[in-house]
Amino acid sequence: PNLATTFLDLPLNNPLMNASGVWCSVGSQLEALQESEAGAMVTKSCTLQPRDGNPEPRYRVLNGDKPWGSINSMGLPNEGFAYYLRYTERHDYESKPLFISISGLTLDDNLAMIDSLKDAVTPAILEINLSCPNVPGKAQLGYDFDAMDTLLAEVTSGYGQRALGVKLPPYFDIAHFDEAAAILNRYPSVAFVTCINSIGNALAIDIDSESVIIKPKDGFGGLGGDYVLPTALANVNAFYRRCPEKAIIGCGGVKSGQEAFMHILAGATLVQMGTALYEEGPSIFGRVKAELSEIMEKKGYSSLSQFHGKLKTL
Ligand SMILES: O=C(O)c1[nH]c(=O)[nH]c(=O)c1I
Repeated sequence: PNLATTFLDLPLNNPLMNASGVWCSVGSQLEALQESEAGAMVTKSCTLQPRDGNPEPRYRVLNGDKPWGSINSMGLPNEGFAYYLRYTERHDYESKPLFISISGLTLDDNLAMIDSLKDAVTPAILEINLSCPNVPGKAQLGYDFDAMDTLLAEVTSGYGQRALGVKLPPYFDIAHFDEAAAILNRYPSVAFVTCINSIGNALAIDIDSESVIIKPKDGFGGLGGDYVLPTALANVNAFYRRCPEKAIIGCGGVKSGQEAFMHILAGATLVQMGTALYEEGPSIFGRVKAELSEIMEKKGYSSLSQFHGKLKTL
């Protein structure tokens, strides 16, 4: 079977990539992704200035030897926009496409980063994070529809209508799928939608210590891993159905070829891995590629297009 695909007219060897924030904050990690079998890669969401982020412990896998996922409240630690802009200038675009994720603390910061990116004329693809759940005092833009609309109006014009994408939080109500999609569809230059970010503000408890397990925000943090797969699939399919002109990138609960296949069936063109990559490292891309290929072989599919978005209903 052939795992090749295209995204915004760029050829990819396969649809697998990292989720922003995982294995992509510093040069050594970015180089490891560059060398890995990932079909594409994205940088850690960045702010205009470098940030230390929240106090540790701020990432944990959940519940013992067979973890079902992770909880994190990193707090947007990153090396600052200039660092990642420099990486976009030394990335090997022949080997795989690069996405750059930004998550400005203010609209002006987002516009400043976008302005520099536009002037840099880089092949890197912009993914704007509207869904960081862990910056104390900052509500997620993806849950404030007016603010999201305003931001997209400013950002798309600031970026000169160049193709860009948004990283969305999970929604849990059909009316919210409808409203979010209606906003996105008003911006043709929003060429893709990445669903989902972590399920925000979950709480993990350790019964031996009778305590929460991460330090920031009294233990509240974003949930990832197996726990979020059905919600991730729902958001991928909901936006796939509502935004026929846009590509969907699936993220959430992918740890093997099985979940990658489900995301593609639900409408994802590319598939991101977060928690599983954090735990296994970049060798995961070779493993999941082989597993996805084996599933396609068994089903008689020779290309992704034969089942992409072809989820059946009853
Ligand atoms: O805490 C983080 O840094 C973080 N953590 C997440 O789970 N999603 C995000 O978008 C971010 I910016």
